Amino acid sequence: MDAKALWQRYQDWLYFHEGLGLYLDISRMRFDDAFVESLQPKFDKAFADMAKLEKGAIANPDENRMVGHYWLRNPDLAPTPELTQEIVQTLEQIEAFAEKVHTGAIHPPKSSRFTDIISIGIGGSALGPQFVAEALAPDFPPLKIHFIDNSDPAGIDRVLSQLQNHLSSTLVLVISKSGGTPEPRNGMIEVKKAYAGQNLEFAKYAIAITGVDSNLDKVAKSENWLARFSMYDWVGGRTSEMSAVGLVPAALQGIDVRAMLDGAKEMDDATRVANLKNNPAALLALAWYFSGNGKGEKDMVVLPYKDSLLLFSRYLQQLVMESLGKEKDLDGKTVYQGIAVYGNKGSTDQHAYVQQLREGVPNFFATLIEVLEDRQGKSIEVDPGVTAGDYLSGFLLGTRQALYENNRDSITVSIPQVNARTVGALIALYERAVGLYASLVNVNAYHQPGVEAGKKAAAVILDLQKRVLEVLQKEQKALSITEVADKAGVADEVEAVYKILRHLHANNRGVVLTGDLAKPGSLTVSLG
Ligand SMILES: O=P(O)(O)OC[C@H]1O[C@](O)(CO)[C@@H](O)[C@@H]1O
Repeated sequence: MDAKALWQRYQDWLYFHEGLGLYLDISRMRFDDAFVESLQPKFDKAFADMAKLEKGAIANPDENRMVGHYWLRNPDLAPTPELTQEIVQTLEQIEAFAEKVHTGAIHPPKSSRFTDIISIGIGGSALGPQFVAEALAPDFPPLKIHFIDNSDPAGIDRVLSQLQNHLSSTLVLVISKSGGTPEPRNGMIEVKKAYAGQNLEFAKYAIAITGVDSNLDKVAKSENWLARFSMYDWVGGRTSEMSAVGLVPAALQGIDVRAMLDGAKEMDDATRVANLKNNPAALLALAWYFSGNGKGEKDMVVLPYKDSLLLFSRYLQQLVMESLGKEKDLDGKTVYQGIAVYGNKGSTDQHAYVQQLREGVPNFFATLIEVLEDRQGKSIEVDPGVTAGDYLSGFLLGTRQALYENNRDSITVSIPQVNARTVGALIALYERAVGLYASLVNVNAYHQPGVEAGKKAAAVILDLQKRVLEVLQKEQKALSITEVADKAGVADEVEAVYKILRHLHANNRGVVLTGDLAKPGSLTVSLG
């Protein structure tokens, strides 16, 4: 396509949201009009599905749940007045709580102010809060947030050691919708122990954000924790940033949560429009479908050219991959759906993997996120008439063009600044695009059966560990790995038994492996 035709295509497909100042450009995705027409019936269905979902239909049939994250930013849309009231009240409670913490009306037992937060959670109970903190927290927030988002002992130690002199003024948020996920549970137990180690009464520092009557909720209630905020069963983990999960940590950090909700609401209004060309989420879904042939054949590489949006790709990874990555479609047919997402930030990645994007295997489409405002305040010139921000902008435009010239497609999303409204809008834009795309490819975007399988498999390994240790205790002599597996009644699991023993050995857990470590089959194991 020549330059003139491309300029025309750019203008034909450019979406602009006036209120948000947000642009979406899908002109560098090479679909044609016939393709768009062919998808129209699928889009008609997707718009109708979405309208039903917003009205409270059971859109997650497996879990028999409504899907209501849209109501969080427009409570009047909730299907009952009780739900509307609950959403409004929770937001007011969150703001009132944050205000009391900021003024010191709520303070730790031994000092006048809380200074820090440890946020314990994983998946949707961490990724949104982490993305938003990185994007929006002020440079000197009223409370500085630290995350424990794994069951990694060294990671937990790192956070606790950084905070060891401030633990007495550190709030602990334990965030888990189910209230039974092992990683946050482990993190909570370790953090609780650290508080006890400094003679601090954990309950006076702890806040639970969880489903009503979950295990975590029961513990928080019985121990009389400082506060409890409820998660609704109609909000999925990966779409929970605008529920208490995201709003409590954001409000505590001094982030304008109302503006974030407003931005999301405004985007929700725009993406409710049942007209492909006037709906930015539908345009995104169209572009994804085109690129991957409706089968996720191409990966989504997300490149925000702004440091503060670094974690957007990680956030999107869960939102997109956990929602769309499904073996079966809604009719039970095996489809192996999904879109792989990765990314980091520009221009940094131009000195890492963009070489492959430009010249290597063409198995992706790029999403470039542009922020029009370079910084607040004036920039100095790094060359005559040129600022660092001009360079960043040049790198984005150059990469877009270089990719296109080599038949690599890209989408560009442009926002005027990174602020609470635009971040809320970006989250809402992608939530809706995922919902619409799921409908196009006929998968349930709101369950995660694959993750459950992984959780169960991990529980089996821990059970195996118990049985292996029982064998060693009973036998009280050196055994080969095969003998341990046989005696534990798990001959088929000999490799897992070996790996469990190797881990226990490496951590001085009373298990000694003797022999040639390069030949696991020759090792003997005993209790040391
Ligand atoms: O908030 P919870 O219940 O601890 O779950 C954490 C995450 O685990 C998952 O269920 C599976 O990864 C996610 O959907 C969820 O965000």
